[in-house]
Amino acid sequence: MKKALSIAGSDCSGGAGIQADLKTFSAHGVFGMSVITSVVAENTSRVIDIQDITPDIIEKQIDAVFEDIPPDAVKIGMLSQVDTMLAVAKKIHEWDMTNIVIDPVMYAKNGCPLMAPDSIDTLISRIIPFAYMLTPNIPEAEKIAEIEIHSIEDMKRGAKIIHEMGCTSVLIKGGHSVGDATDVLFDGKDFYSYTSPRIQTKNTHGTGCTYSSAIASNLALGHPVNKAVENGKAYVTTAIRHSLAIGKGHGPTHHFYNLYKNGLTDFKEGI
Ligand SMILES: Nc1ncnc2c1ncn2[C@@H]1O[C@H](COP(=O)(O)OP(=O)(O)OP(=O)(O)O)[C@@H](O)[C@H]1O
Ligand SMILES: Cc1ncc(CO)c(N)n1
Repeated sequence: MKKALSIAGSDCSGGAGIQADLKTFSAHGVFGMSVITSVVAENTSRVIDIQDITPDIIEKQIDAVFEDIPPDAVKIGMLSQVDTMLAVAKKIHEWDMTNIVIDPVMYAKNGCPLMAPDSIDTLISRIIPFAYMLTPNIPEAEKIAEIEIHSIEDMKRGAKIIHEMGCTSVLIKGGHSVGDATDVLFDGKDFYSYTSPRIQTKNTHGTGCTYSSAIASNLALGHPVNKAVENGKAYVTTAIRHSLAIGKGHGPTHHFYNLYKNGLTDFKEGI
């Protein structure tokens, strides 16, 4: 069985963070593991408080996983502080991690900050260069690339700027745009775009976590980059189409075996 690790924050309400990642891994038939970086008291409406896990315990969780069950792919989500980033960067290097998908989480869907603003320089210098794929949404790409993004051409320009920071590929997600939900991938040579019709729903809590974990699952299963994104896009679109009207704010995406099985033909690879 293929194995995937999520290094991310915990969302006690179950829609984003580690919880979304593990549900996504399971739906792909991939064995999921987790290293928790922060415990977030949050729900579909708000973030109440954040307790960051100490760098020492983050490092020890990573050691515990890698000395015993080395993953085939790693998804990295919320890294809220400079010290958290430095601890994770050190372990990426020490364990020579590969197939790393990094979702540079900065805000929850409701606008609450999940990354300290003064850590962006560390994100750029110490984390982004390790990404096999970086998956910023439009506001995150604007902050990292220091440009405004209003069009597909702007997304391409942003992807090129971010690629120069050292990651192998960049996928700018179009969830925050208007019209069709179009994401742009740049692999250093070519651009690829992935489009789905925009689904009219407010229940989009955890879409980015779901997408990056679906891509990591597909990389763990051995798919090349553009196929991993194509499959990941199909998975997240289905999970949004069937998202759940639970909670008072942005409800969560929905993961279940049959959706994936019916939507894609290669599910058997995960078993
Ligand atoms: N309403 C929608 N209809 C269809 N696809 C959507 C919709 N909203 C987002 N998506 C898609 O979902 C994926 C995740 O993108 P998005 O920009 O929402 O991530 P995000 O902002 O990082 O999510 P979050 O921070 O809530 O986890 C992308 O493929 C995007 O195109
Ligand atoms: C823990 C966590 N990670 C990521 C997100 C982004 O959706 C969130 N809301 N919570």
